[in-house]
Amino acid sequence: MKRNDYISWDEYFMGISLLSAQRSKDSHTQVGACIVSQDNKILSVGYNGMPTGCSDDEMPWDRNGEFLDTKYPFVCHAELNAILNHAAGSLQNAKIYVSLFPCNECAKAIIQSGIKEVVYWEDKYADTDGVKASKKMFELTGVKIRRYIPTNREITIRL
Ligand SMILES: O=c1[nH]c(=O)n([C@H]2C[C@H](O)[C@@H](COP(=O)(O)O)O2)cc1CO
Ligand SMILES: [Zn+2]
Repeated sequence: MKRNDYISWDEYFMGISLLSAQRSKDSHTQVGACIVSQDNKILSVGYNGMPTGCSDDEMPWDRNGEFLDTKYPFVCHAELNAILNHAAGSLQNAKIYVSLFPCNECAKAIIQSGIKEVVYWEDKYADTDGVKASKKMFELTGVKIRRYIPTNREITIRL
């Protein structure tokens, strides 16, 4: 008999996005992204982190202070990492599952790479101009945005 308590596609891909976020060294905000083809094949994953070669131990992780003493000019966002990690092939018509609504810089990369749907978990920076700009660009370009509706399913993975 067919098992029927299997996880849905949305739970699967958002779960992978949340698991990827656990790799982040950012103590304030961990972000994960999972890019999926139209027919539900995983194309790429990413999380927010310092550029390759910039040591996590030497780069700043602060949120406040002189700009160059904070993480902001350096950290590579989860969505951009996922897009850039997809070394070969096209992301045309793909979907991206993200744990945080994309900023305007990531929105541009999402649009330019051909991704057509954004499924997000959290939108904690909805009031910022960056996120407002993202929403404007997504609307103008017809990129669908959809909030993931939590199912409250709990999955324990003992590692
Ligand atoms: O879309 C995003 N994707 C993403 O990876 N990030 C990362 C950059 C930073 O490491 C962190 C945001 O830091 P904070 O919440 O402390 O300002 O999340 C932030 C956003 C939205 O701002
Ligand atoms: Zn971003």
